[in-house]
Amino acid sequence: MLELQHIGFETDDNKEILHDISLTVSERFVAVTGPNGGGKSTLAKVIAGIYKPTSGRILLDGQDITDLSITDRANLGISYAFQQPVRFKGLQVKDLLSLAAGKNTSVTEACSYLSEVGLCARDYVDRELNDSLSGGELKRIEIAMVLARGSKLSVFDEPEAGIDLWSFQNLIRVFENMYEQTRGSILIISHQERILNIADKIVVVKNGGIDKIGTRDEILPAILGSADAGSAACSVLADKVEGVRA
Ligand SMILES: Nc1ncnc2c1ncn2[C@@H]1O[C@H](COP(=O)(O)OP(=O)(O)OP(=O)(O)O)[C@@H](O)[C@H]1O
Repeated sequence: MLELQHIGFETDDNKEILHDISLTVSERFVAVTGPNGGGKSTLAKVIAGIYKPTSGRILLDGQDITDLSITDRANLGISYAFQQPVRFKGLQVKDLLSLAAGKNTSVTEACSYLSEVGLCARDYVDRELNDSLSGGELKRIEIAMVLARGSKLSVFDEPEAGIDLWSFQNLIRVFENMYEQTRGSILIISHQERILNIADKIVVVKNGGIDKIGTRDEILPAILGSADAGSAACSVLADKVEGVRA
């Protein structure tokens, strides 16, 4: 279980981004949503160890990991997929999957991870992770990387970006399979109603703090019925779906 206790984060020039965030992540799927600029990505980076909180403590299964680096946290079982996927020049997709898995992944295994995220595997295993890959392809490769890692806690920042509407249901299936294989919690930052719909717990982050937290049944009706930017984003996506169907 991950536990955040009164987490605050300020930038080097003392701009407060997060304040007094306390929450636990022990469920299957925890969704973090809320308006743009509310602090969701910053929170994910604090959990992954990319940013060090300026106040509060982070515990993983009771162990204080507040001062641990991103590598140490990864070794303890925290995986993080960036909102903007990272390109690693010179590295091939199968190398990245081997690195993530911590062992030499066979081409068959690499292909199965890539197929899970809807990529025609044989076309991608030998591709270099450079600018020739589209943002959507990179995003899927990154999800495959987290799959290969199989962690205690997997954190995804807006995984729906770059995933077309046709494959959206597959993405949700990927998360469900991931849970079946790892039994580790999956924390997903998303504006997408269909992702919020599979969440056991929903956290609404707004103005750097927790605005609402509770079960899906407690929170979803409130955010879908409200006029804040988080639900506005859901509506925008709903309109796009309607546009495609029309
Ligand atoms: N390193 C930084 N220096 C200064 N400001 C920052 C830094 N990182 C984030 N911010 C600011 O903190 C606020 C929260 O940013 P964050 O990316 O966490 O929001 P978000 O909820 O993930 O937004 P979105 O939904 O648009 O991705 C924003 O106003 C952002 O500009």
